[in-house]
Amino acid sequence: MPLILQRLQQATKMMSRRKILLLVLGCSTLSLFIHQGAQLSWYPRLFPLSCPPLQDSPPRPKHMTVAFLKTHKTAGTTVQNILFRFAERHNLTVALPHPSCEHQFCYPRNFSTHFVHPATRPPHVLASHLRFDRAELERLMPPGTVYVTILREPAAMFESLFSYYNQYCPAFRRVPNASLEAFLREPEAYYRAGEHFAMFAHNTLAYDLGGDNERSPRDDDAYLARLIRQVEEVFSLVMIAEYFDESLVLLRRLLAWDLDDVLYAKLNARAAGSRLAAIPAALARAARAWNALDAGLYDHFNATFWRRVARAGRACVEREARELREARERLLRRCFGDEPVLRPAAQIRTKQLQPWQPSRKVDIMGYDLPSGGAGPATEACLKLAMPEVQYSNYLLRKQKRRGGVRARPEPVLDNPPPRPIRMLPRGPQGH
Ligand SMILES: Nc1ncnc2c1ncn2[C@@H]1O[C@H](COP(=O)(O)OS(=O)(=O)O)[C@@H](OP(=O)(O)O)[C@H]1O
Repeated sequence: MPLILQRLQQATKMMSRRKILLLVLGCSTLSLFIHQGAQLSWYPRLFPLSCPPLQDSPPRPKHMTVAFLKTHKTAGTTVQNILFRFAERHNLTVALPHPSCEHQFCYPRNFSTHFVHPATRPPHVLASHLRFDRAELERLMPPGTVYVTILREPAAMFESLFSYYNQYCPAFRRVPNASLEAFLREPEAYYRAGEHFAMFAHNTLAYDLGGDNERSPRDDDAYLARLIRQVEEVFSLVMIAEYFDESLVLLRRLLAWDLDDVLYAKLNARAAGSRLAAIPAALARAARAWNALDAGLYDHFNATFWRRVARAGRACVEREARELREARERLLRRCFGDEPVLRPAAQIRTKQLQPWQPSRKVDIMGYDLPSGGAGPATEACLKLAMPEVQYSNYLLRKQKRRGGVRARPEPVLDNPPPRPIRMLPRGPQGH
């Protein structure tokens, strides 16, 4: 017998049976702990070991019919641009407004299929401003269309509305020194329900969603609950502007799109000098109180949004949002130079990239192509930063050509709507 085995035999004899039993028990407990470790609840829940892959396997086909309700001042132009580019890449038809509605579906009137240019029907994608009307949209969009929309925190949204529409909305124009604080101190002194563009000054989200923006949840909270139910019945996803990248992750998962399909450049942002750096707490409270219906909608759908993120796996969503941000930064550098910056319209030489300016007091920023920008990526880069008005006009021309509509005269609407805001003439010193 080898020496080592003889020594072992001697050692075993020296140990009591009780000690051997304890040793065996200890080893089994350690082994059980090691093997079960991966399923112990704290670790996997915080850091899931595997997220669903970016590509589904087996892959679901990309969903091709989408109606996006573009609410006002909620990052909707950026989402619209994502959808327009997706539609072009996949040769899809985009519903576009009749020319007398300009680039909006005759907002603020209730949406009607009559507002849709015939050369853009039947559509796969719809993403221009409109006031929601379920029956009319269902008449236009094919069955199986996925409806999505986006909301923004009401105080930030109201500050943006107040600044952007200051010259156009009479309720805002009446306020001395264009002071948001003065308006919110006594909104009833300036606001007249029912007058032109009043919806930009009171519960704009509720109005855009087809609701009655004059209702107050304080007097009638059943109305808010009803409106929420109606929105939930139709919209498969309500995105949240404050969590834009996480929203896009949920969108791309819902539609089985690739991460590349939701890359974007931020559009329609005001310059730092045209906005409040921070909204003081008292002002934010007043904005939420005045827009209580919007605040109720936002609070509800913000909570729903996070429940949805939790269902998808928060760490997975965050990881994908990080990947999206990194890919987006690479794309912006490739398109707009090593240090891509948002610049005021006056500094943008490429005409197709100059954003519309609402007034001389508000600067809307955009990107420009580097000088002499040419090459295969230029067309894609141009579209990435193309503002809403130029992109809508471009798509309408393209789709009319495709449908052979060019030679036919434009049909005329029976009851043309008031001219939408973005087509009002600019001041002589406008950009
Ligand atoms: N990606 C992303 N994330 C967060 N916020 C974003 C994003 N893209 C645009 N924005 C901000 O959205 C505001 C413009 O909204 P819209 O494009 O919906 O405006 S409009 O109604 O079409 O005129 C505008 O807000 P303000 O700058 O406060 O006016 C933009 O800065």
